[in-house]
Amino acid sequence: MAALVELPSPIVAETKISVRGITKRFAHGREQLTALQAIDLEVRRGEFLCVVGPSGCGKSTLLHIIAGLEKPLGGEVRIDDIPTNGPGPDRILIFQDLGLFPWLSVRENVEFGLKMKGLSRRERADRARHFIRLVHLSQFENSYIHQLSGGMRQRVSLARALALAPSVLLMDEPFTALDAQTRDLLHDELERIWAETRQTILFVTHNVREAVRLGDRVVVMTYRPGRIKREFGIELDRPRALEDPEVAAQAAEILAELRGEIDQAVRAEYSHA
Ligand SMILES: Nc1ncnc2c1ncn2[C@@H]1O[C@H](COP(=O)(O)OP(=O)(O)OP(=O)(O)O)[C@@H](O)[C@H]1O
Repeated sequence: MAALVELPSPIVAETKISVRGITKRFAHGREQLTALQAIDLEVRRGEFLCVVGPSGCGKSTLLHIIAGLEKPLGGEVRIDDIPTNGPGPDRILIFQDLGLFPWLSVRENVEFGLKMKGLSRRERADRARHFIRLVHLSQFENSYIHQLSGGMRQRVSLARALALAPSVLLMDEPFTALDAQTRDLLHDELERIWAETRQTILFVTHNVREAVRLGDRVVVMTYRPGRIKREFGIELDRPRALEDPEVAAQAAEILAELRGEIDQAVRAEYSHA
């Protein structure tokens, strides 16, 4: 494993997220759709927590609420016991469609948020270089986004988020669109960076094996309204691989719990077709 370069400034990690009684409704025609119902969830300091659930159960909505991008109807989110009120630099959301700027180079994309934060030109350059190295893209720092593969873009997105030194990373199916080798590589890199920074990670995925590969704990959500159905502590030694028999066995147990919820989601889709 490559030796880590020294961080330019320590990341303030080991942050606790407390979600209490979160309920969220959306207008759906003339009706109200309850997306989340009384969600209680604690993400421990420096924990890697994965959330799985059927499509439409409110996983993204939950991340958006924690990120401060959506307001809940009821309940609250606390970061280190302090109630949140909107977005903050302590929490960064990384999602599948990345939001990278195609007209900027890799380095400029990573520097962008740092400029917004008011860092000097020199500090921005040092910090961007550091995080671009961390995701192994130094040779591409002057390339434009369209010149990169999907996996490389995902790494730029990761470097951009990490450069802002959030204590909480909220990841919404970040690796879903990638080929298997690139995804495996990013699992390894994310785990390595997490071990180093001790950032608290909340990771949403459809892929139960991916959840077991990465998580300290996996939480299963119910189909609409989204509630926490069950949680599984993952005690397997790290690093793990998706193809490990122990990972497969644990994933099968979780999938059995999830199956009924997926069936409900599929039935609901067909009944509205
Ligand atoms: N802005 C919105 N306006 C209206 N309804 C919404 C809005 N955002 C989400 N919803 C609804 O809330 C429910 C939960 O959506 P959400 O995207 O959080 O689910 P999800 O579990 O992340 O789904 P997927 O796994 O398919 O991405 C869905 O029924 C969705 O249609």
